[in-house]
Amino acid sequence: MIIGILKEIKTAENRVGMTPAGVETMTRHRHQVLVEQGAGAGSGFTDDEYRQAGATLLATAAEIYAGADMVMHVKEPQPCEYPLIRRDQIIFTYLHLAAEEELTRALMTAGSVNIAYETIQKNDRSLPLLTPMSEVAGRMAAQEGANYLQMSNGGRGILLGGVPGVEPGNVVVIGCGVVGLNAARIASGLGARVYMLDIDLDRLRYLSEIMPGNCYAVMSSRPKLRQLLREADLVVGAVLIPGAKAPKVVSREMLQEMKPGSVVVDVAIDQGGCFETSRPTTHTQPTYIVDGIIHYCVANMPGAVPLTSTLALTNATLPYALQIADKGWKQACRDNEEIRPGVNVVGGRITFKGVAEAFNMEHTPIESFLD
Ligand SMILES: NC(=O)C1=CN([C@@H]2O[C@H](COP(=O)(O)OP(=O)(O)OC[C@H]3O[C@@H](n4cnc5c(N)ncnc54)[C@H](O)[C@@H]3O)[C@@H](O)[C@H]2O)C=CC1
Ligand SMILES: CC(=O)C(=O)O
Ligand SMILES: [Mg+2]
Repeated sequence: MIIGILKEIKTAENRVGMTPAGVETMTRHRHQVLVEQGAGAGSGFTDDEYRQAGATLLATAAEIYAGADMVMHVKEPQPCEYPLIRRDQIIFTYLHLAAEEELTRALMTAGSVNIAYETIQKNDRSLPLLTPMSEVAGRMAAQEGANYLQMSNGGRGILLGGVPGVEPGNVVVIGCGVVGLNAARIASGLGARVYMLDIDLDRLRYLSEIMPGNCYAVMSSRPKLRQLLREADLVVGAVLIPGAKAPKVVSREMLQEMKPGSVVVDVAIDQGGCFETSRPTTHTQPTYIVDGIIHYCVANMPGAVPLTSTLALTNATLPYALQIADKGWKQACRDNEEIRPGVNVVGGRITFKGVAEAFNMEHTPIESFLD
């Protein structure tokens, strides 16, 4: 198969979809890899390293799209790329389609085979290609929150850990899967009092066993959330229903009861966000204020730490990319049921139910393409 690796063009996105080590593995499997010039620069990889690994370097994204059977990105294709996508071409990347109707329609029109990293799912319901970036974003959420709580950055002037004689700040984490656990780990390490809310009792049991004494695992309900938000300094939004639009768990009315100068970090923004007042922001303008509350809603948080994130991401994506390249996407789906839910849109049809439901469009089960 011919695999294309593009330079990311989303604002301040410095990750890359494959490392030179990944290229070497692909070429050992007799695949050809096309890499856009400069694609690895933000992650510390030179064009020469890609060449030495066996890649062919090309000057433009248009040449990559024209030549590749499977295009690998990190973030979703941007509008300038839509016309370049070819019928039956495999697009393998984060897509987050339930939050992106325009992109969904563009991929339907293109007739491509669109496999989303974030909906590949194991039998235990974990999301192996989302997990590493959720680990990064969760840790960053606590860091960014602590930063914006400083008065010089617009916050209320709270040191999350407090000091001897002065109590710590309150952090509320809503949704305690991978992002939530990692945010709680860093915030509690700083010394904050951390409330971890989830609706999965087994998860809460697990968290209360493994987390330190300054973390409290609490069943999420509207009244409980409302009560905790009134006392919160930092709130991290991290709920997920895989592949679907995020539920709005914090209404504007609830936000208005929070203390002015508090910070919300809505990590779930890539699936539409879980605060009524959230809208996507970028690393160049990461925050805005609503009702006195600082909102940080960057949809590609790990893009800010590419030297860590690219390695963590490609450790996870390469084995799946290899299966798709070795077998073709249909056989890879037949042989590995983890890949099947990754397929979101094929031949103009929506094959992931959560995406079809988000836009009230028809759902076609992926199995009908695999007979
Ligand atoms: N902005 C960014 O740069 C990044 C965003 N993300 C996003 O962060 C979000 C969370 O991802 P993960 O932690 O990996 O997901 P996960 O599946 O590990 O955890 C989600 C948790 O939310 C809980 N949940 C679901 N509905 C809930 C509700 N109504 N109230 C309370 N809890 C609820 C689930 O029980 C689960 O424990 C996703 O939208 C993901 O795409 C992930 C990485 C980077
Ligand atoms: C998961 C995701 O959207 C990201 O890493 O940018
Ligand atoms: Mg997006």
